[in-house]
Amino acid sequence: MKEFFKRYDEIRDIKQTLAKRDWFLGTSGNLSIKVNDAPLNFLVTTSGKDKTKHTYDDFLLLNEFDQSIWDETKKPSAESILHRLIYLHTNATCVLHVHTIANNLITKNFPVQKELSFSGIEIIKALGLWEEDAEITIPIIKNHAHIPTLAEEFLPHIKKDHGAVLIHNHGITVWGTSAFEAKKHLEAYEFLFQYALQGSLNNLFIKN
Ligand SMILES: CSC[C@@H](O)[C@@H](O)C(=O)COP(=O)(O)O
Ligand SMILES: [Zn+2]
Repeated sequence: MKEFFKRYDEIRDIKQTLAKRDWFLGTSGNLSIKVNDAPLNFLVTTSGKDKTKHTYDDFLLLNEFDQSIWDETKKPSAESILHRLIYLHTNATCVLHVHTIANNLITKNFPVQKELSFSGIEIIKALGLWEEDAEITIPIIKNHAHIPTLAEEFLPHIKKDHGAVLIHNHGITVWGTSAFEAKKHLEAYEFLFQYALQGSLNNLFIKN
């Protein structure tokens, strides 16, 4: 039981921190944390809620079939299936999904560009790559409105215990082996997107 409350506090803290950054505009985004391995149980945000508000209904406990264990009257996040797939195929313990202007704009050249690569930027070390010439690549997938189809396209990109997938004109989903790692990776990716976008603006408007 203590483990459950520890996880609950961790994910609630992340929700609060990201809400302060305006990373959940228009009820967008969803968060989850694993509380048990076998059988799989994870806490995930309730669908469609204002994530800047903090209430007792913010999270639901789901089993390995995406069914709510305690409260069947509330709907879990529409994207719970993605969270569940990540837990079933990796040792990740936390999944974070946010919509930001940066993570939407950075996908604008999809479908021509199906992945993004970054190198030579110090923040890449926050993603666990410490070599000087390290390159990080993030896949971009189509934003299917039909979530099982989205999940089908998402699944091949669930390869490691930590990772990230950009959904075209929608947002990013990041996972990691702890809540701390998942949040750190999400922040590093958002840094890279802002760096690239602001850099391209500078190239347009600043003449040397
Ligand atoms: C209003 S944002 C669009 C949603 O369909 C979805 O992409 C999202 O991030 C939030 O959905 P939710 O069901 O609240 O987890
Ligand atoms: Zn979304």
